[in-house]
Order: sequence, then C-alpha cells, then structure tokens
Amino acid sequence: MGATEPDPFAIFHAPPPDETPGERAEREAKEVEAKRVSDVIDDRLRAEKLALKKDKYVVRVLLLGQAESGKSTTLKNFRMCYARAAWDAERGSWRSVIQLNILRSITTIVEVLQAEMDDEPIEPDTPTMPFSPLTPNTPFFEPPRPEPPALGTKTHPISKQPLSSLLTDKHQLLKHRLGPLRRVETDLKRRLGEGAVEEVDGAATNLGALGFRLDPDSGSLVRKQKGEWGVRRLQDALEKGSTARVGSLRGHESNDGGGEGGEDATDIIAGCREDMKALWSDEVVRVVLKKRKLRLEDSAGFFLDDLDRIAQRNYEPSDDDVVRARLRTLGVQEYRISFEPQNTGIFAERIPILEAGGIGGDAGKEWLLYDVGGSRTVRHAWLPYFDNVQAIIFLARASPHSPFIVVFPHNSTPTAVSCFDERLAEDSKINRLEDSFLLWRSVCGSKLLAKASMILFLNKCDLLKKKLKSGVQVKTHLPSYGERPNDVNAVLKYLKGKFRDILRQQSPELRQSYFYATTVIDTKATAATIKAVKDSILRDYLKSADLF
Ligand SMILES: Nc1nc2c(ncn2[C@@H]2O[C@H](COP(=O)(O)OP(=O)(O)OP(=O)(O)O)[C@@H](O)[C@H]2O)c(=O)[nH]1
Ligand SMILES: [Mg+2]
Repeated sequence: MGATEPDPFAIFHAPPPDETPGERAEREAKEVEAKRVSDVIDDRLRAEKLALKKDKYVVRVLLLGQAESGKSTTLKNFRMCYARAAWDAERGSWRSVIQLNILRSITTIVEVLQAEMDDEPIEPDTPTMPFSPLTPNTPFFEPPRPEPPALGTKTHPISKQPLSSLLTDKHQLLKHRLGPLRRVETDLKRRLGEGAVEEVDGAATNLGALGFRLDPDSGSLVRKQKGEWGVRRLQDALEKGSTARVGSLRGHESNDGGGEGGEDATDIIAGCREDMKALWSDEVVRVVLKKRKLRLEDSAGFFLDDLDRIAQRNYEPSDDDVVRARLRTLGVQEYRISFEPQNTGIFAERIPILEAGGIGGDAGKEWLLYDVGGSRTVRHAWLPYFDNVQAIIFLARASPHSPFIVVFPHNSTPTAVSCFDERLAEDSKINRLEDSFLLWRSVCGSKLLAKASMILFLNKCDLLKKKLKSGVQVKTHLPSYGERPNDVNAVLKYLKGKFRDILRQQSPELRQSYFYATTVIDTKATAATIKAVKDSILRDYLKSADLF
C-alpha cells in the first residue's frame, strides 16, 4: 500500500463526530492506557522470546550418583577451573564446614572413648539388605522402603575387650577439656543445616536399618535418624556458618548459638588445638578406634592430620581443603558458568564460524550445572531437572565400600566408616554397588534423558588403590569378579564393562558415552579430566544443535 493512500480502517478509529470535550478526554485517556498495556505486553513477549532464544543455547549438565560418590566435589573442580572469581569469593566461607568436619571427628572419638570407659559392648553388626538381581525399570525416585535384614545374616557380637586399664586420667582430662566442643559443633550444625535436617538413605549407610535421627533442636544425634546434615541453599548456609559465634567455653549458653557475647568458633577451636592433637595422636585412642572399627582417616571430611594448620585463629581454607570438605547436598543446587571463548578450546575454534553464520553465536557459552543430593530419600527431587539436559555426569564409587556402623549407646553418634569387615563387607559392598548399578540403569533408561550424553566417573580410585594394597580381595566382596587379577586396572576394567553393558542395554537410542577413572580430590588430575569432559559435552551439544 502506498503511503499516500487513505487507511481503510481509519473509520473504525475515528472519534465520533458529535464527541463532547469530556468524552474526548475520556477516550484519549483510555487510548493512552491501552497503548501502555500493549507496550507492556510487547516488552514481555520480546523478553520471553529473547529468554527462549538464550535458553536454547544454554548447556545443561546434571551431576547424578549415590550419596558420597563425589558429585559436589566434581562440581567444585568445575568451578575452580571455570568460575574462578565466584570460587575465590566463596572459599573463605567453607571454613565453618571444615571446622565442623573436625569437630565431628573429635566428638566421635570422645564418644568412642566414653563407650570404652563405660565398657559398653560393641553392638552386633548391622543387618544388611539382601542382594537381589537387577530388576529392569526399577524406579529410583521412589521413597525408600524399610530394608529387611539379610537372609542368613548372622549377628554375633564382637568380643568385648575392655581397654579400660589403658585409659588413664590423661584421657579423662582430654575428654573433659574437649567436651564443650560439642556445643560448638551443635551450633555450627544448626547454622549450616538451617533446620533442613532430613532422613538419609538407609541403603547407602545402613543407618535406615538402624534408625537414627538428628535432633534439630539439640543438634545431637538420637536413634531413628541420621547423623549428617544437609542444606538446600548452599550459599545461605555457608554465609550463616561463617558468622557462627557460640557461648563461652566457661559456661553461659549461647543465644541462638551466637550473639555478641559469645566466643568465635574459630577461637574456641584454636584454643583446643593442642588437646585435639593429643587426642588424635594418642596410641591408646588409636587402639580403641581400631577395636571399634572406626577408620576416621578414610571417612569424608577428615582433617585431623591438619590440626596445626587449620585450628588457627587466622586459618583460611585452601582450595584443597574446600575440595575435601564434606557437606551433604539436599535438594538441587544450580550453578551457572559462563565460558569465555578464549579459554574454551573447541568452543573458541567454533565461535567465529558460528558467528559468521549468524546462528547461535552464544551457543554453549552459558552452562547450568545441577548438583543433586544422592541419598535415596532426596532422589525424587531429580526428576524435574531431567528436561532438556545435554549431559549427565554420573559418579560411581570405584572403591568397594563396606560401611560399618558403630553404635554408641549414649547420645548416639553413628559413623559410617569405609573399612572392611569380612562378614559385613561382602553384603554391604554388594548392596552399594547394586544400588549404583540400579541407579545407572534407571538414568540410562530414562526417556527424558535419551538424548543426553552419558559421562561416567568411576571415582575414589585412590581409596580403591589403598584397599587393594592393604590386601583386600575383590572377589571376596564381589563373587562375580571371579579369578580376575586383584589390581586396580583389572577392577576398573571390570566395573567399566558392567556399566557399559547396562548403558547399551538400557539406552532408548544411540548416545555418546565417556568413561573416566577419577580421584576428584586430586584437583590437578581432575582439571585435565574436566577439560576433556567439557570439550566433549560441547562438541556433542553443537552437533546435536546442528551448529557444528
Ligand atoms: N578419598 C577420596 N575422597 C573423595 C573423592 N571424591 C570425593 N571425596 C570425598 O568424599 C566426600 C563426599 O563427597 P561429595 O562430593 O560431598 O559427595 P556427593 O556425591 O556430593 O554426596 P551427596 O551430596 O550426599 O549426594 C567428600 O568429603 C569428598 O572430599 C575421591 O576421589 N577420593
Ligand atoms: Mg553433594
């Protein structure tokens, strides 16, 4: 239509010929309002379109796997490599988590000593889940079922050997002097946990079978729930934890665990450094721990060998400390990482081509990484995140694991420690591995995830190495392992084969897959793995989006 031609619709918009000045004012006001509303709608549509366009180019990666398999630790490695500024800003606030990890170890030892002094019997071994054949399509997001005791599992108490004669006034004194640390621990727990205390996967630790719970008011463990804590919003928890102040060791209760009059948790911990060191280095204490099958040095968040460095007033966590710190994830944590083209290898090569073609110049720059809680009770929270996922990084523990629960009668402190007890280890290990296989099977078989690349980390290779070196025979714990060599490479090959078979059988369609043997607390080695993973995810993403 030419610019000079009359608008045929103008008649519909024209004011009535007999319009009064009042009507005119009213009409004009209505027109202004209509225009405003129309503009708002247009803006919103534009924003939505832009967001949709941007969203299309966001790479979504989910970290999945059992509890304590190393998901959060892997994510820490990612952030250390590719979100350095945010990582540096957050590092200091991990101090309270590391302190809590230390306090947990100390109060556990104190509890053990008390149990030994009281000549408490060691509880019978925990009944374990019977090994069942892998069932196709087993849903993993169901609430946990109570676990029946293993068929034919014998429970006979470990013989009582009172060490009380070796426990002297020195131990009483240490116990007395370190006793108040429990209050600091309680306070840190309360702050870091933000009341988000949930029941934990019984299958992973056998605690479900025993039934413990963490009392949110006192922060102490009582039967029927679990002795760890978790957070929904990590940053919030870290911030709160880092400001923890507690009542003085000399007596008065803290107000909400803190307040102006309280001592800083760091001061109290620094003040107890020599006593904590004396406790941990005491030979009799080591014998008691061994007797009660507590291998703290192999447990998550172990820092007792670093007390000289960490129990200081001016302690600042190092990268390695943060990587080794243990804070259980509950719910789903989302992390955004923006990759800069110059640092992204394959991505850097492709960007000019993509931009020249005018398509998806931003493709693959923005990543959303989702870290989830791995215990059975929180797996239901994974499902809403399965949509539109580019890759799954699945963490499985390479190390045969036999959680052994020591039950303390007073104010119970259950501790799952990776150590081998011949009787228990066999069942527990198989169950744990079975759970991991079932989980992997469910993830591989999910139709929602059919197009996602699958990346498997067989993690905790350092522990595997350590255990094999100590003489543990894999076939004892995993009968199907047969007569294969009892060395790291053979075990990894065997596990990889199993996981690969499941992937092939269960995947709804052909997909990319990658397998890595990892020790994600080794940040240097992991940096290389993470880079390879990033590049392959990106390559697959660009291919799938027809941008490559
Ligand atoms: N020795 C050793 N420890 C590891 C390794 N990977 C992780 N850890 C430690 O194991 C503990 C548990 O790791 P997380 O990353 O918190 O486990 P997760 O899978 O996030 O566990 P949830 O949050 O409970 O699901 C932490 O204290 C880590 O430092 C490893 O390769 N070797
Ligand atoms: Mg985690």
